[in-house]
Amino acid sequence: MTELNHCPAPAKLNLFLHVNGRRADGYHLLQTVFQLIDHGDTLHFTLRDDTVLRRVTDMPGVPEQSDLMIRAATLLQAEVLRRTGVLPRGVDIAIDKVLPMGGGVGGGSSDAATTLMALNKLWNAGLSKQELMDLGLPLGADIPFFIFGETAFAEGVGEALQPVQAPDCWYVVIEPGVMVPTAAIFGSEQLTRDTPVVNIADFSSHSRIAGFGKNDLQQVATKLFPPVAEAVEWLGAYGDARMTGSGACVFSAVASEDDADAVLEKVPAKWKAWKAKALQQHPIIAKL
Ligand SMILES: C[C@](O)(CO)[C@H](O)COP(=O)(O)OP(=O)(O)OC[C@H]1O[C@@H](n2ccc(N)nc2=O)[C@H](O)[C@@H]1O
Ligand SMILES: Nc1ncnc2c1ncn2[C@@H]1O[C@H](COP(=O)(O)OP(=O)(O)OP(=O)(O)O)[C@@H](O)[C@H]1O
Repeated sequence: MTELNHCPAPAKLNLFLHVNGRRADGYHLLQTVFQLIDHGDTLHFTLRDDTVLRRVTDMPGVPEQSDLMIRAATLLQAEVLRRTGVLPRGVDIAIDKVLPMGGGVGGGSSDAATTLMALNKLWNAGLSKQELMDLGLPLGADIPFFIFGETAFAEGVGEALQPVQAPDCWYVVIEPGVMVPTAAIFGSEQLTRDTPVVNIADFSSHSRIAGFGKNDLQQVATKLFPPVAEAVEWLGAYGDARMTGSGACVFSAVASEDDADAVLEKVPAKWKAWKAKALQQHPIIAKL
């Protein structure tokens, strides 16, 4: 095998996100449900004759060497060298980028996770799922979840995961058109960090599609970025509208694709908006 094309890197939504505390290193202790959805980037990998790792698609604002796909590939290439004494062949990585950056839908993390899973296969590297998750964590708190590959309840900084059955529904997602820097939201003095720990069984037994818990980052993000507040208010007329991750995207659950289309028709033209179906499993699993 010399290439792996059309590898999906789906988005996630944080159905709720509670900040329960802060560790000594400044990272925050969270409880969240990561919902996989069927909307995302698509990556293509082609082995090279040398050992160079290259991104062959331009991505404005993200230099090649700081791209999470290249950083993930570099980590895995070094790990394979350490284990086998042989440096794996280089790779050209192309990407059809559709996910908004700084959108809270995990785009960069998902791209990195798909890169680790695809190259593990292409290089016959043989790392276990847990080993790939451990390798990815320093690059981004959401990367272990995407490698875990199932809609999940997460604790810790996002790395302690257990599968959870999420509602079988559709989502409408609005991009408010701003990039929210995650570190600024977590660093805010206004952030509350004392939400009591919940029992995930209470989420699982919650029969309605909307409304368990809250997103503790939302209050800070909406104050700093008024377009996020505006999107929450607009979408709130159609259901329980909430921000995902540290923002900026805002989502609401709907029962069917028709219901999603009905809301999308009314979204003001100034915002980009899309629909997505809830997924239980990462779509790359069927491919690898
Ligand atoms: C908030 C979430 O979107 C939930 O899905 C993610 O955990 C954020 O993941 P991410 O964008 O990949 O963020 P990272 O690159 O890991 O971290 C960016 C910054 O956010 C802060 N951060 C992140 C995750 C966490 N549990 N506690 C934090 O305090 C840290 O200041 C960190 O430097
Ligand atoms: N392949 C990539 N795709 C998107 N962003 C990347 C990539 N590589 C590096 N980045 C950097 O990571 C930053 C965060 O991007 P990302 O799309 O992951 O944000 P996000 O959706 O807010 O993530 P999260 O939900 O994990 O907070 C970008 O602003 C960009 O500078």
